[in-house]
Amino acid sequence: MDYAAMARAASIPLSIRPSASSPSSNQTASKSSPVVFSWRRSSSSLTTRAISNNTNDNNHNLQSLPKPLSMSTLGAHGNRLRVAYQGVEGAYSESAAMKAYPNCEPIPCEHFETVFEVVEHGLVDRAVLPFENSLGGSIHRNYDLILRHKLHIVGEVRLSIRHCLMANHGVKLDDLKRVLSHPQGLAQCEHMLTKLGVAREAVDDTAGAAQFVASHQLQDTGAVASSRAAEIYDLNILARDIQDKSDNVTRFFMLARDPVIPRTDMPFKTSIVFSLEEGPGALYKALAVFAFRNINLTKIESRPGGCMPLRGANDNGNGIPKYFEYFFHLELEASTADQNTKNALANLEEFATFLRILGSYPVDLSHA
Ligand SMILES: O=C(O)C(=O)C[C@]1(C(=O)O)C=C[C@@H](O)C=C1
Repeated sequence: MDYAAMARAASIPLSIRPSASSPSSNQTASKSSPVVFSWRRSSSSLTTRAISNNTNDNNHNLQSLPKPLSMSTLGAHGNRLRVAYQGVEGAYSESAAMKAYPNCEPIPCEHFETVFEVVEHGLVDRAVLPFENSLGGSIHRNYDLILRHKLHIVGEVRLSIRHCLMANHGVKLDDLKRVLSHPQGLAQCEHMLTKLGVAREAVDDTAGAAQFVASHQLQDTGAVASSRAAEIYDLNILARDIQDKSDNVTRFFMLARDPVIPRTDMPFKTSIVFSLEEGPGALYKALAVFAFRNINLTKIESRPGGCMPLRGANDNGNGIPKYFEYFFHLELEASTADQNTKNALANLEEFATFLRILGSYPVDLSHA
């Protein structure tokens, strides 16, 4: 039974709820020990319950080794590649999934975390998740989640985001008292929404906002979403291209259980995350390992580590707890197949308190 297809046919986003017999969210499904998912319909969404099926397989060790991904759009099962995204049909993330894997079967999921989990558990093949927008900035939640999961970045895809303001048929611009959208959608249309003087309400995704307005036949509430969402949920578009700048691009990462084999014959990027001992010039020294080797950095993002379990010590030597330790996310215009990059990373590893390579992947050279 294809459970993901069932969920899609029922137009219900996936959600994973922990149950007594489910493995921890960190457990990765090995190919020789498949994870079988059973489905229960909860009040509003399907629920997965993972049951580990310990069939003995002689190839256990070989099969559980990371396998390089091909660029094929066929999954391991020979069917269309199943690609998880957050939101409901008509979300920009669904379009990004289709752009990244043109013949894939997009699988809607309720939350960002669910997207990570369904790939980790082997229920779907890939994930496509937003990480930054040219107007709204970084999607911090996903920078934090990627560190808590074992997936690899295997590609990037940039998507042009053109927002529409929509409402039920017969509702006019002047009737609107409230507008619903994803927080990024609201942030990207700040000017227009301020001019309208409407209350803004954040929901899980732009298409979900459109679906809600339509299904409740709201007469004083609009949604900021894509023209495709207006079409799907039969809403009337009151204004097009309402984002603050016409050039509005969101960058998504494609994630998988196994990494791609890095290459040097095409443009590659590498995403890493590290943390450092505190001290004058610590970050300067870390960035210098790349500068001295002429490696261009395309992005830096720092995220608080909370109670980082790094070498046990969580105080600064005088008994005062350290609440602000940081993870630095860096993107390098380089491939890990390149000796120069390997040297830089080896150099950083000498003094970083933590270092993880999130992925080395081909640069998206297409038009957004
Ligand atoms: O809500 C959606 O439609 C999404 O796909 C999410 C998301 C985001 O998280 O940034 C994706 C692209 C746009 O920037 C707005 C929202």
